[in-house]
Amino acid sequence: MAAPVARPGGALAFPLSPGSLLLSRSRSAPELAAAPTGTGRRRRWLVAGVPAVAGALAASAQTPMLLRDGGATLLVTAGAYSLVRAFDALTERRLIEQNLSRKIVHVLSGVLFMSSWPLFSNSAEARFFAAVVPFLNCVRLLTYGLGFYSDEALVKSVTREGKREELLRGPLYYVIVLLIIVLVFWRDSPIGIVSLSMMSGGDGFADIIGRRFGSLKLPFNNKKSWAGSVAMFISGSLLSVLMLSYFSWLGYIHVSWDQALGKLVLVALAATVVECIPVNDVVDDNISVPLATMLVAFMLFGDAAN
Ligand SMILES: Nc1ccn([C@@H]2O[C@H](COP(=O)(O)OP(=O)(O)OP(=O)(O)O)[C@@H](O)[C@H]2O)c(=O)n1
Ligand SMILES: C/C(=C\CO)CCC[C@H](C)CCC[C@H](C)CCCC(C)C
Repeated sequence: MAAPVARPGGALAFPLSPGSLLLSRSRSAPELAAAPTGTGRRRRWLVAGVPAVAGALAASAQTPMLLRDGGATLLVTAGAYSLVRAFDALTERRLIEQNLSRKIVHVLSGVLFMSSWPLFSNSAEARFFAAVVPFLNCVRLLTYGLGFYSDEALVKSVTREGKREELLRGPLYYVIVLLIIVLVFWRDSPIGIVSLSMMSGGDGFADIIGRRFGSLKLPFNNKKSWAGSVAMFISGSLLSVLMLSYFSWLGYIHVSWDQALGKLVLVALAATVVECIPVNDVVDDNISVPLATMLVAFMLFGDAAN
């Protein structure tokens, strides 16, 4: 059998040599019974034993990673649940108005979810563990949105008018986008990081600032304001820089800032324009903003932030 080889994240891979292929071929019972006694028994041990030992070794090398990914999944799932509960408690006590609560949950869900990615191991399966969190939230929104069960706290913290059907629009699109980004881009590509930053931070702050200071409306959309769009551009760009620095500092991506900054400004500009053009009734911001960001980021960055 070939020696085990260390893979990124500590997993052990056992390369197949021609010999190991021959050994792992399973033989039928009559074949084994017909084998000469001494050698037959030894070969039988080899046939059954070697792959079993190899499997056990590989499994034991992966156990800490499984524990780490499983633990991280539980922790982040609990975090997501607590975030919604905490903002429900704040709205309930009238410490914060419902719409502000919804937008803070919108901003924090994306930012905290991205920030939690380094908790997961370097194994190839880690992204699937991380994807469990938005997936569970997707199931949760569908369950309550379709009225199978009721969860007033969830409805109050993430909807605009307090109607359960609203869970099936903005919040559901939002968690589906998180799910797709984590599965497709994960923490190895600037595209996912920038798209999430624009959707969570940028779009969130456009509303928070626009509603409060947005008296001067845009000439082509009287529902949106200059203040909201400027806030989206600045907060989306700043959050993108912050998150790219975080992932590059942790060694997941490499960023050449001299070139990346100019491209980031263009990506943020494209996302801001898409957010403020009057297409809201046709396509939700939680779909149009990340899609536009992904497209422009892909054209400018390719698959690396340089
Ligand atoms: N560029 C922007 C974006 C938003 N707003 C303000 O934020 C409010 C909500 O904007 P938006 O989130 O786009 O509205 P909806 O799509 O209706 O709500 P949501 O996507 O949050 O469900 C707008 O009415 C406006 O007061 C703004 O002034 N300028
Ligand atoms: C209000 C929202 C969108 C409307 O524009 C956001 C809805 C958020 C979800 C209901 C909760 C999503 C949780 C994330 C999948 C994970 C967050 C983890 C973190 C550690 C808090």
